[in-house]
Amino acid sequence: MDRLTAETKIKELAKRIERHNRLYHEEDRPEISDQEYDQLMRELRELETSFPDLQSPDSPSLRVGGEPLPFFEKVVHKTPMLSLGNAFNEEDIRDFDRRVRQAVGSQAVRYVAELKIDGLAVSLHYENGLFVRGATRGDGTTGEDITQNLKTIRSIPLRLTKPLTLEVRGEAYMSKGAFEKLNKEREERGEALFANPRNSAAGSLRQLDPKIAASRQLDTFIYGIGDLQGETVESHSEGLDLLETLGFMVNQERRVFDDVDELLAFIAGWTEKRPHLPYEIDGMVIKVDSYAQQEELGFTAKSPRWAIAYKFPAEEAVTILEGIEVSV
Ligand SMILES: CC(C)(CNC(=O)c1ccc(Oc2ccccc2)cc1)c1ccc2c(N)nc(N)nc2n1
Repeated sequence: MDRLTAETKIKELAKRIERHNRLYHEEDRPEISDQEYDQLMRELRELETSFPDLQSPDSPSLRVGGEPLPFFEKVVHKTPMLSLGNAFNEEDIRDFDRRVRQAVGSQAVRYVAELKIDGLAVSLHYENGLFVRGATRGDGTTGEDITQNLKTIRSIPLRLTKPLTLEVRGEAYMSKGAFEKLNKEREERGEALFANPRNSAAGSLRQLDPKIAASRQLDTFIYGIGDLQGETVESHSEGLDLLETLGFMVNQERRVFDDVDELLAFIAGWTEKRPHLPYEIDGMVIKVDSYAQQEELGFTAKSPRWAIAYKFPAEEAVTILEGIEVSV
């Protein structure tokens, strides 16, 4: 096959595969069987192997994972991935609010409250709208390059809706359902079980063979912008809306509050609703919304003064022993 025909065929196959992906994953109405889908993917990968320079950086073939890596390269994050101070009760949150209001003077303060997903923190780097590198948090400054594994996560866009250069951070996680299914399969194969969805997400992304990550149902929620070129946003909530329009998964349960009592009521609500979520959360994150006020508040050695994590009390592991409920 000559190069021009290959190029046309690759483009046509990629378009068909992406359409079937959308039908299967987003509209839940597949038109072809898994075998027919696999055949399309095989044809695309064969052509890309024969003409490697014709593989586009957002080719759907990247979702199935390539060859295993000998080791992970180190990546220095463009901006550090900071940690969060902790709050354990209402008083801690009121103290945080008092510290914020003291620093910003008489200005009104708006907070954004977000769920704190119990997964693996990752940083994603995009150049001119293309996903070029992804890394674990590591020590906050240097992480491990797990780009090949992250490319297998469908909710991570390989190409943004705008050709922007930016670095974002978020959480890679495994839903409770995917976790139960994975452990059931492992049990049937006599393999060791994962302790919780967080460990299975972390374990999946730390595999040198990307086909393993591709076989695990991983997902992401993006929660922050580390570096952004070519656009300006004035607040964190505006930044999250921009991330959504760019194609990222941003958690829908985020809310803005101008009053700390309503914020506290929202948090109390999630303490009850948490077991009914399809994924695990270990707390809530509260952030000052205005970037100007974030600037005024600044950072301690390792975390921002304008954000805090409220940690839910450890869920009582309740075991039913012969019908008697005991809390451990
Ligand atoms: C707020 C931040 C710490 C991210 N932000 C940063 O890491 C960060 C990093 C450099 C920044 O600016 C600097 C730039 C250069 C040098 C130093 C700081 C600003 C924010 C954070 C951490 C964990 C989160 C989590 N698990 N869930 C949610 N929902 N949100 C979270 N948010």
